[in-house]
Amino acid sequence: MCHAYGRRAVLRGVDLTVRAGALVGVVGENGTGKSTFLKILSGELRPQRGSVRREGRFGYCPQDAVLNDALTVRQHLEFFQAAFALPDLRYAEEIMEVLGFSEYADQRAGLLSGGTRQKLNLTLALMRDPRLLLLDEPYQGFDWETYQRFWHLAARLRDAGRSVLVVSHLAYDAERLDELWRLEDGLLRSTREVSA
Ligand SMILES: Nc1ncnc2c1ncn2[C@@H]1O[C@H](COP(=O)(O)OP(=O)(O)OP(=O)(O)O)[C@@H](O)[C@H]1O
Repeated sequence: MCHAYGRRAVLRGVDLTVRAGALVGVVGENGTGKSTFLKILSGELRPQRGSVRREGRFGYCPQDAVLNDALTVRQHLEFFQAAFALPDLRYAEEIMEVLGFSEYADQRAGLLSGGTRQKLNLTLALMRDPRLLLLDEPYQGFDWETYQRFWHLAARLRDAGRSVLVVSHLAYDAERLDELWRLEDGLLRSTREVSA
């Protein structure tokens, strides 16, 4: 796919297939087009050229949290429960437990720390157990323990056959990933592939 903002070409021929049960990373410096790529994959933005084919449900965790500061954590979950027509919040509560912020259930989003806001943002993307997860800088603001819990959760989802695509400007611990791509000059380059 290709995309430009005005005369600025950001994506110049990006092609990626995310297979089931794969944990895939895309790194790139600030402004290289990572968020643009995810917006296109999620359908928020239409590419100027090319197309996206998705199979099954997907969850998208944008870089900026889509939270309403006046609502509590629980009210966010209930809002998304209704939107996704989920029978209960058991899975959401399990994710909150894993990410370690259950005690904030009755706190208003506007009073949460940046890292806790991000945990809620991530929980909202995950709570309907999507087949493909698109995560834009998902661990920004996380402390070290939460960062590790995040990767543990991502690995668990991968092992359950979900696909996880993580975008970041940070070079990851590459061994956590099945594939690592670098977005550079509008193109994706494979840095390595550890499993077929
Ligand atoms: N709506 C827009 N209109 C015009 N230019 C845009 C728009 N959105 C992004 N850009 C530009 O496109 C380029 C890629 O932006 P994008 O946000 O996709 O990069 P990124 O790799 O996610 O950056 P970061 O790591 O800083 O989040 C940047 O130069 C940015 O200024």
